[in-house]
Amino acid sequence: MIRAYDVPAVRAAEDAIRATLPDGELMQRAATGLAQVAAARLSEEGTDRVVVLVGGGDNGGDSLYAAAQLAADGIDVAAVLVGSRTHEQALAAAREGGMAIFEWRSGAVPVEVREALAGADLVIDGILGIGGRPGLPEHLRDLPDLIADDALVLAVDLPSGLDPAGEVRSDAIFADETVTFSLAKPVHLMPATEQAIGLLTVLDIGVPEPGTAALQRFSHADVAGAWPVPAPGDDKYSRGVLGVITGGEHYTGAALMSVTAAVTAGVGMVRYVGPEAPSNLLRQAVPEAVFGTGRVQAWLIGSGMDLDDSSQEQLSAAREALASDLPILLDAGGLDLLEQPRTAPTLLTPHLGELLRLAGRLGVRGEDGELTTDDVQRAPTVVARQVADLLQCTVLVKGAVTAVVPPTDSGLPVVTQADGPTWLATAGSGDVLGGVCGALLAAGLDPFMPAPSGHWCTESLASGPTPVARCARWMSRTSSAARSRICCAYPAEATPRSVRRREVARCHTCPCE
Ligand SMILES: NC(=O)C1=CN([C@@H]2O[C@H](COP(=O)(O)OP(=O)(O)OC[C@H]3O[C@@H](n4cnc5c(N)ncnc54)[C@H](OP(=O)(O)O)[C@@H]3O)[C@@H](O)[C@H]2O)[C@@H](O)CC1
Ligand SMILES: Nc1ncnc2c1ncn2[C@@H]1O[C@H](COP(=O)(O)OP(=O)(O)O)[C@@H](O)[C@H]1O
Repeated sequence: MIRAYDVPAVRAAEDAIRATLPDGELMQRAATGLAQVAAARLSEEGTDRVVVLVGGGDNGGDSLYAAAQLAADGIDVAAVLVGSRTHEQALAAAREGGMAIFEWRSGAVPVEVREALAGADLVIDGILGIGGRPGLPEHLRDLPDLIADDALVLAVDLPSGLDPAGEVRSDAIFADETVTFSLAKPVHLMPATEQAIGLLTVLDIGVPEPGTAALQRFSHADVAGAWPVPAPGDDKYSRGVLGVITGGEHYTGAALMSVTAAVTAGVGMVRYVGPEAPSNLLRQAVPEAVFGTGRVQAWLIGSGMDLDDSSQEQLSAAREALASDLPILLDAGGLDLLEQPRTAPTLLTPHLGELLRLAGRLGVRGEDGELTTDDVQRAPTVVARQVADLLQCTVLVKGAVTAVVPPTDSGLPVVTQADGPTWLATAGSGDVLGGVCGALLAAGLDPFMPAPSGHWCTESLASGPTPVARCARWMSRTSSAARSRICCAYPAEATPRSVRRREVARCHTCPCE
């Protein structure tokens, strides 16, 4: 399990350990680790011109001390002071190191800074850390364009401009690598910010983990450990029966994909409720499925369902399910059926468009009044949290980084997963996700577990331009040991450079290394 801690918890943990150490020791540890990573990257790339961007807080202090260490090792370093103030002792150390020091504290970029940035092989971003507010300081708005395309950007703690809480998307520097200290923070793993992180390197400077994590990410070992495995005494009913109300005369494929995924994910049995066309196809493709309502342990409702076009049988079965005390997963059209909180576990799986529709219907407001696409894209987890609170359910927001957001009063952390390649951006992969999560709900997994587990499996398995449904089928034939290795087996040669770096980032923190 990867855990991230919010800023107050990080500060409290740092304060507690700092009180036991000599003055400045923690910053020295951070700076030394940072300098070591920078030196390693320089030698890997065979380059040596470094520009260090130095902000006014401790993040700038870390960077300036690291710059002094690099200069002492004979590396060509220039420091650019961009904050309204500068860490005094670190500045003295930098001056002693004899490096070029430029000031760009406000206004237009000085010529010498522009030239230094254009010629840098490595840029260390030490402008803002966990004390930063979202967005770059006014005079640095154009800074990202001044950094050479082929320079390696190493962010200190977090890329400057990002929201440390990871809730809101903002103008920021995009890093190739982020070096953080002892504890991961939400910014490193949240949908609004993870894209700018690059490879995440966690340097241990001796700050112990606080008790409560704000965010978690499941590894393959967590998923393998939680996955329900049939025991000798099990039968199809004890393994869990999933009622599936998906697809329709028009979207027959959604029915096929959700049922196929549930069956191949290991559900005890599927009862499918739907009209003739998808039922006939299912009879051919999934002979083990049974048809019509009956006793089930959980329901999957809505993938490929258009409420205006749904059969009466589907609608009344869905309404009866909603009124029951059984766990339910609502996807796509099914999201429109939920009017009020249920007492039983309820998992919603909207993509961003569906989240906008759902939250708008519930009266969630945007930054300037009515909720817009921009609000949802800018702060997906903030919107999802409001929906989760209003409907007392868990909201899984789909995307390149998927977030599972529980209601606030549950006290549970947010879970985010980013286990799949971008090939998953294809019609039908959400239907497969619904089927896999539905199977886990029916198996009686803790209501919060199916979302990240199902997501992990669906995304990890669809590691190429293969039809996703086939991937789900493949999963059932793959032993759990082999499944565990899949997360590192992405087709790197088919993936763009920036994405490849992100794949490395995932494996970096993955226990299979
Ligand atoms: N604590 C520890 O023991 C350790 C901490 N460590 C390091 O310290 C970092 C945290 O340091 P920090 O608290 O000084 O915050 P940091 O982000 O450097 O500066 C924030 C300052 O910038 C300003 N400002 C903010 N947003 C702005 C904006 N958008 N645009 C313009 N200005 C903005 C704001 O000033 P204000 O405007 O509020 O006056 C604020 O004062 C942490 O990330 C890690 O790298 C390590 O050494 C290990 C030990
Ligand atoms: N760029 C992306 N990178 C990785 N995964 C993605 C990306 N875009 C979408 N996905 C994943 O693909 C699935 C798409 O679901 P959805 O949009 O509901 O598709 P559909 O409704 O066609 O089944 C989700 O699991 C989502 O997390």
